[in-house]
Amino acid sequence: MKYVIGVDLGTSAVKILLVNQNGEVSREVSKSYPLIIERSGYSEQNPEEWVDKTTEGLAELLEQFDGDVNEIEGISFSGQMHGLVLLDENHKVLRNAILWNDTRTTKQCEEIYSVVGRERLLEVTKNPALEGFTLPKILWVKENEPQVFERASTFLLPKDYLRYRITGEVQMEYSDAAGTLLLNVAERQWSLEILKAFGLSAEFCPPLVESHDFVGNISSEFAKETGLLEGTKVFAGGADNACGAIGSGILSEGKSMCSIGSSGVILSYEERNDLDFAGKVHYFNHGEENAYYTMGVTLAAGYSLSWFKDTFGQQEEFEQFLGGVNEVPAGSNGLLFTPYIVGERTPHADSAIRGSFVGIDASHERKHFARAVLEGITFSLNESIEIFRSSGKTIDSIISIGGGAKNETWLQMQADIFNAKIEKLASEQGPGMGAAMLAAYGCGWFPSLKECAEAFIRVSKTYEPIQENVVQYKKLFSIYQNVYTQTKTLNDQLREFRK
Ligand SMILES: Nc1ncnc2c1ncn2[C@@H]1O[C@H](COP(=O)(O)OP(=O)(O)O)[C@@H](O)[C@H]1O
Ligand SMILES: O=C(CO)[C@@H](O)[C@H](O)COP(=O)(O)O
Repeated sequence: MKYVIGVDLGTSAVKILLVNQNGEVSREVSKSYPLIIERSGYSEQNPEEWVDKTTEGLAELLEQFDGDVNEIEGISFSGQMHGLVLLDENHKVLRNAILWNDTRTTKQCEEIYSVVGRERLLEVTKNPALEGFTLPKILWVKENEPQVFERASTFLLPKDYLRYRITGEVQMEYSDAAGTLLLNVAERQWSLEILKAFGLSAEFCPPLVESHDFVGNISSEFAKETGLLEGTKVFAGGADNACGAIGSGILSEGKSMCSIGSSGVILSYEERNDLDFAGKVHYFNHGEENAYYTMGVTLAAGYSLSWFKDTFGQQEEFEQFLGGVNEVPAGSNGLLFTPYIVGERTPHADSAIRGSFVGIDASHERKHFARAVLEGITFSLNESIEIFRSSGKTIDSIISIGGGAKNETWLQMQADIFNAKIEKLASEQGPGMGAAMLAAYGCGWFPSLKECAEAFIRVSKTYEPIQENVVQYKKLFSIYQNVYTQTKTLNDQLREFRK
């Protein structure tokens, strides 16, 4: 039997899948790492931790593997998007990575609009200036840490840095480069116009490769540390949402995905690169050559739930913590939650808004709060679904992936709130599976990613909307939508008290 490895460098953990030629996950290892939050709005990680945890995880995976290591043909990567890893001329990391959910860069986003203009930025990059994207982070370091920036010679995104440490080759692939605000998304090349506008040279950007490209071999040192064979083929990989889409078979028009990881994403495949969504949704290059996708993003989806659990039930596993939520009726007995704990992206690009519980009643127990958190996250994702539906898309069936897809009650809730059929796959690890598929396709196991998807992806369960709940949630959703406007001014006033 032949195998490939898919590594998903997520925000909460690195998840490693060993996948066989039938698309079955033979072994799975996960190693978590923390966020470094020095102050409100900041979110960083140490890139060395990604390398250490991936090395440890691969070594553990190889230890459990009872086959012949020669049969592991290739490895590829999926990674949290947008995070800035600044490197000096010797490719040494200059500071902690500033992550996608770090919102310190509102001023730099305003600067981008004033220098390039919103319309032109949308024409070139297809996306608005959002705090989470990479260019604002580069400008923040330039302005606030000039002594660090002076030494910067290039930059990478999280999984591209990890891959560099495994192969010694510096590259970035299109699906992740699309989230930097430096790529001309339709022309698939670095935008010299935008680089020049901010005093950045073309050499600052790494060479671009395709997601399925063979980009190098595993170094002897990495082979020694993990048990993999030196020379195992390495394929570039993709942004976690592009890989999630590949791993869910979102490879043709009309298919949609819901991913609940630390962030939450509603994603739709696009063949064309010339549509105009006026910046309401993100519009990026797919991991499939010459394809695209659009998506709406909830900044703190799974992260709202893990924050709630860590704060009010740290010792418990998710299964235990969420044990009572199915006893609580739809609507959590009048308790509403907005998941804006680190700000929001879609539909409110607002780094200052914060979350709320509205309607707390003396009868509410922890299980009501827990269900309200799940409902609030799902309402936020429904705002993205509404944008897609109002642009003319039909969304009646959605593949659900990510850590959030582990919970049955949450999957049924997605069906009820989205009023669509929800499909759960044999593995909820969509991005890791997508990375494995890129390696399988890169190794030549299949003539196309679509054929690989047909062989690898299996729906394990479907959830149909329950009409009684659909009606309840429709009413609650319009109340939920009001909470943003009703709490905006209050949150602005509270800003000075945040640490
Ligand atoms: N058993 C579970 N039930 C419900 N949600 C879960 C469960 N396990 C993890 N999660 C959620 O999934 C999130 C992590 O998902 P994952 O896809 O691994 O994220 P990332 O790629 O950002 O690291 C957690 O923040 C948590 O909210
Ligand atoms: O910022 C985005 C997409 O624009 C996030 O979706 C990140 O890519 C992080 O993903 P997860 O860790 O939640 O998978």
